[in-house]
Amino acid sequence: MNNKHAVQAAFYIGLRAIYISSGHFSAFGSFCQTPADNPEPEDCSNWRLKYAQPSTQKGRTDVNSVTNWNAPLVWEGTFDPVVIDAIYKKMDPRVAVLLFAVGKYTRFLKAFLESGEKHFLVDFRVTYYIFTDNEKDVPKIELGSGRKISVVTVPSATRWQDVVLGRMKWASITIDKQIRNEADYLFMMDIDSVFHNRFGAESLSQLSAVLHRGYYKNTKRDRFPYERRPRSKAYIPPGEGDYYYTAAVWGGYLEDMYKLVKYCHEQSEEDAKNNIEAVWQEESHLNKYLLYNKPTKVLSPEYLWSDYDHTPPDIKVVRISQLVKNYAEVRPNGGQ
Ligand SMILES: CC(=O)N[C@H]1[C@@H](OP(=O)(O)OP(=O)(O)OC[C@H]2O[C@@H](n3ccc(=O)[nH]c3=O)[C@H](O)[C@@H]2O)O[C@H](CO)[C@H](O)[C@@H]1O
Ligand SMILES: [Mn+2]
Repeated sequence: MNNKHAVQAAFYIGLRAIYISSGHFSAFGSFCQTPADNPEPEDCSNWRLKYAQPSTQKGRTDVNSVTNWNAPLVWEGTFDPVVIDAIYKKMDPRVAVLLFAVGKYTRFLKAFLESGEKHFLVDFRVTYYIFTDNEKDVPKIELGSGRKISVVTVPSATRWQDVVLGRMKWASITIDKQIRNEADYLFMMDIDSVFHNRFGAESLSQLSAVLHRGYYKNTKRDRFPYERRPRSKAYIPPGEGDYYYTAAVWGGYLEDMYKLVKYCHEQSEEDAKNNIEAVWQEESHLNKYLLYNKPTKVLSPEYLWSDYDHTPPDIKVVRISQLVKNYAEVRPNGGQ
């Protein structure tokens, strides 16, 4: 190694040390190390300068990046996007995204899918399962290679509550019938949203849940909008709770998601028998499950923000945002 190379190597190792000591991804030696990958040290530093995002190099101290059960809490600046995609890409997982577009909600499909193609698990194998009562309104979208749309017909509904809860029923049935043989990971997502930035492999785990943007910062657990009536299966007593999770984006291994989706369906059926509906429908059951079965990864509200709200300084990147919509106009029975 000549002097120039020695200086460059030292520079590179210094960069890595700063990066690692700032509490980020710590698989030292996992990339840019083997002679086969990068015979010359200067290739490594160039590689980092070319692909690393500024915020991943600076690190973050303003947010918690681990839960108190030691699961990652994912924020921009707490992972290296290139490294994490490369790790998951080796497994080349098949990812199913289950979307419901019943009644007037088919209007949201185009923007969701087009933006998903730009930002959602780009270069991974993704199938969008679109559950709809109106197949002819499913738009034709140009998809990347390895990506598909599969349409599933479901009945129309007269109450929006029946659509949101019905998602649990139709998802369970369709996983049994079809999806189990076609996917390794599964996401459930609301359709009334648009991707704005990368949503990559850092979101994948056995069970990943997203912090609801409304309650992640200053809300004490007793103020979370959990179901508080003991008659409901979704009941969570005061004094309990970690976070309040949104039901608009959640995902994980196919079988873990199947279990959870089925649980939400069965619990809501029990409630219906007892003439009660949980305050936030399947979201309430989801929160109950996740309190006693902790998610293996928690995603920050970057993974579902909302056009209704300004972004505070800790939200450096909005990955998906919920659209502003006229609830009364778009829902079959109106109202919030
Ligand atoms: C951001 C957030 O926390 N979202 C949750 C919140 O929803 P939202 O107020 O965002 O509910 P929403 O109107 O988006 O309904 C949820 C989803 O159900 C589907 N849909 C709904 C009605 C309909 O007529 N047709 C149709 O297809 C569609 O995919 C929609 O995105 O509360 C709901 C239950 O109350 C769900 O827990 C949502 O996940
Ligand atoms: Mn929604």
